[in-house]
Amino acid sequence: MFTVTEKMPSATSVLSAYASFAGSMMFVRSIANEFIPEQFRTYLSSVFYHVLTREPYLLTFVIQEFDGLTRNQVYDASEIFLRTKITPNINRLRISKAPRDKNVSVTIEKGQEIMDVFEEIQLKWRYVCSESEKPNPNDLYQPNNVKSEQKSFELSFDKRHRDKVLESYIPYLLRKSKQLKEENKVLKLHTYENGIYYGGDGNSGVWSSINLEHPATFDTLAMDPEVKQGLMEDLERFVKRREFYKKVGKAWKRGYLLYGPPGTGKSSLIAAMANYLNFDIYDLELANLQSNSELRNLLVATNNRSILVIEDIDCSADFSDRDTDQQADQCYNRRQPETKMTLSGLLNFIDGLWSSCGDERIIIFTTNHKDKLDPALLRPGRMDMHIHMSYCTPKGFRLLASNYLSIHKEHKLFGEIEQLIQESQITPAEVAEELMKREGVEKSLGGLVELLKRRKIEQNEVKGDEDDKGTTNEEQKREKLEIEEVKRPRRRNCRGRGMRLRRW
Ligand SMILES: Nc1ncnc2c1ncn2[C@@H]1O[C@H](COP(=O)(O)OP(=O)(O)OP(=O)(O)O)[C@@H](O)[C@H]1O
Ligand SMILES: [Mg+2]
Repeated sequence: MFTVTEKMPSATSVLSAYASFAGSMMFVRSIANEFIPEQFRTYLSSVFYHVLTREPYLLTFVIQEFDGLTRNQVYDASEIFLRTKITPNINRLRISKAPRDKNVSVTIEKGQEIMDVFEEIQLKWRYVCSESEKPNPNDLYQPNNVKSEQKSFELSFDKRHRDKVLESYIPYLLRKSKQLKEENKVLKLHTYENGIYYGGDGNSGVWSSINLEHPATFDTLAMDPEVKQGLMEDLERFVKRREFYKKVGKAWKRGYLLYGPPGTGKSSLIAAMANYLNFDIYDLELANLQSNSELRNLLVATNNRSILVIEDIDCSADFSDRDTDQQADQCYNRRQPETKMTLSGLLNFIDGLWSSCGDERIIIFTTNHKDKLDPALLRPGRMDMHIHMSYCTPKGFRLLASNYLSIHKEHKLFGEIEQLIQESQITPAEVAEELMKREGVEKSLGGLVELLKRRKIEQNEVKGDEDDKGTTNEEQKREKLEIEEVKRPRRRNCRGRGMRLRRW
């Protein structure tokens, strides 16, 4: 007989067994490192890891709609991105269209899955919607007793690709969705109406917006071809220069001053620039503002990739003749006693912190009288390009004739019209109006010839009067001619919001 007694191994024997196992493992590992390629090693280790831990190979990223109280940008980007990955094998889709959207948007329904491949990595997306007992703190309109929905995307893939998915696929998805968003963007015209406030403290003015559906493009604009080409190149250079602005330590903004008589296409050019760049417009009427702080609140509430427009800068606020801020205050206060907005306030925001808070800002001032502007507004860095919008030229007329009457080559009246256009000053707006007045090419061009002849006589008469009076001041003469010719009242301080919107 013999008995078997089970003995616990001593601590020393366990340690020595472990040491010999660890030694053998190190030996195996060094052999493996030498003879097995790295990719295959990673694969083997993941298999062993899976066998040992019984965990699936898959790693899942959960991308929730909200990150605390703010929206999760990766969620929004994923939603846009996945619209392009919908295949016919998906059975349930959601379709929707907001009033301002261009197209109907199609997205996957809850529980549906989408497959994607990125650099040979297989990725599976799943849209998950779960009901929560707790009300959603982000949904301010939801009554407390209603269950809320928590939406998220789940992105699953082989664990080995974790770094690649994080460092390459997600950034690619963010870039791609930004690009898709740009392509489908509906341009907005943001305006500000005095007295509309949200927040109740009287200090948090916000913009109201409508769709900007202005059809003006660089192709439809009659302006000096070289200036047009130069401006388009300038805009293209500007939007490509993110790194450059960063390198030289300048805020990524550009200022343009458009000047010229009424009806020469300044507002149309702004719309053409917005359409060209796909930028929203913020139309700021300085006369509606009460103070610098109101101006600051408005500017802070503007988005990147936008154009801030201040039209008729010479008459929006009477600080053109100011030497000091104090004078500007006095000048402005004469008209509106409560107003405390100053030119330096405006310039500070444009030069200072506001413009460096955002990216790709364009600021446009327009005026009918460049000579009346404060030189501070014109110095380089504020208004980088000064663009003169002038009276109609023969080339401008050809473009308008092509746009309005579809005459792309020659017409027997072109010679006479071009001669008259050179001899008299007529705005593109007037030519355009004349070409629209009548039915048919002959009548329209005939009407234009008559108008140009009348204009020439009127202008000669005005000139004769001036010569008789012995006026020597060339500037005064030019001003008078402009007023007589255009026969449009100056808009100094006379515009309401309705008028402004109609102009767009
Ligand atoms: N250069 C142009 N090319 C094509 N159309 C033009 C041009 N200038 C004016 N027009 C036509 O005349 C209309 C009025 O022009 P626009 O409002 O752009 O002029 P403006 O220079 O802004 O005038 P204002 O100084 O009075 O604001 C435009 O809607 C457009 O149809
Ligand atoms: Mg205008």
